[in-house]
Amino acid sequence: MRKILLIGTGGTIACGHSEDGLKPLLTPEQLLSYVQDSKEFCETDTIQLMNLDSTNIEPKHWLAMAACIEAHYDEYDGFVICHGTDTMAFTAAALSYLIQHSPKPIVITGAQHPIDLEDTDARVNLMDSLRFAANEKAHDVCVVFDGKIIAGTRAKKEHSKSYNAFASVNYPYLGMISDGRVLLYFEEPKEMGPVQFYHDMTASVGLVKLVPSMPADILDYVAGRCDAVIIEAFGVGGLPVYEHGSFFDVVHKWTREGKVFVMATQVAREGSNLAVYEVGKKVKEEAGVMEAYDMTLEAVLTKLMWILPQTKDAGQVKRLLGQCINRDILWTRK
Ligand SMILES: NC(=O)C[C@H](N)C(=O)O
Repeated sequence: MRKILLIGTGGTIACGHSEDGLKPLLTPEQLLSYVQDSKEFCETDTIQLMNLDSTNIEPKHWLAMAACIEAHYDEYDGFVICHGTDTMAFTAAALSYLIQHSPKPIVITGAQHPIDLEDTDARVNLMDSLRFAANEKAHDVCVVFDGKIIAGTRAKKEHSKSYNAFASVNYPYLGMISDGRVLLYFEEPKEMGPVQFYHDMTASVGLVKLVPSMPADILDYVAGRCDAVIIEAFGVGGLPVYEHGSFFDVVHKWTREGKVFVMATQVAREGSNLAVYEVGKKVKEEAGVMEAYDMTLEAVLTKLMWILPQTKDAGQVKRLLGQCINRDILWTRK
């Protein structure tokens, strides 16, 4: 019988009603009591790490989740983390960087409705996640939600209310779980591991989303407070040069001072390519701005949070940012 550790962190799946609105109250032991049939294929222990609405999740919580898995890694065949959906994609990406080459699966799930309601997706999602975590072919960090299996670096919350909340962005789904069967779309690698845990993450990464006519000096505030800034630009990427202020000049000033700037796009799919337009080419070649390419925003943000405690050297940051980890980037692959 496969042994699974169920880790409770909060989210709607664990919510009960309070005078102030829904808030996480249930323990992972209580969550487990709703999926008794899982006893047919796995033995599950539980641990409560926190009980938070995932709006409140920060890098210190990702480090606590990774540390918990590291402490219990040898005792279990797989891990399931119950988590709120709002920042689940950030957590899945962050854990993909903190726990690499894991031959054992780390499955993140949650729900749009609390588990104790009659009309809920919680019981199916939890049952599917336990089933996948107990599957011999499962490995690495992934999200299981609404029957879909998504690489941890590719998940994005695309619906705020519907059960099909998560999509896999710029990458195929890894598989599906249908009528209690795990169907994998990929051949699994023959050799995996050894697992590698990391123990540091910085919160010093900011994000600026461009809107037409935004004042360029907004960047000064963010760059002054953070080691790295992601700019979510329009289309395949570029920086405006307005009569009232040049984003290019502000970014160039900060990259010369050693700040890391990464260009991402606010377009939902297909990613950046600064080499195409005049507004982007110079930004890359002269101002030294790096690119997210096909990485999701959640991946590029948490990847920078993982890289910066290791190095602030621009060349090294660029090299690590372009390195494929848990399927996060295809563009730089040879
Ligand atoms: N569906 C959910 O889990 C939403 C909740 N606010 C959370 O992210 O914790």
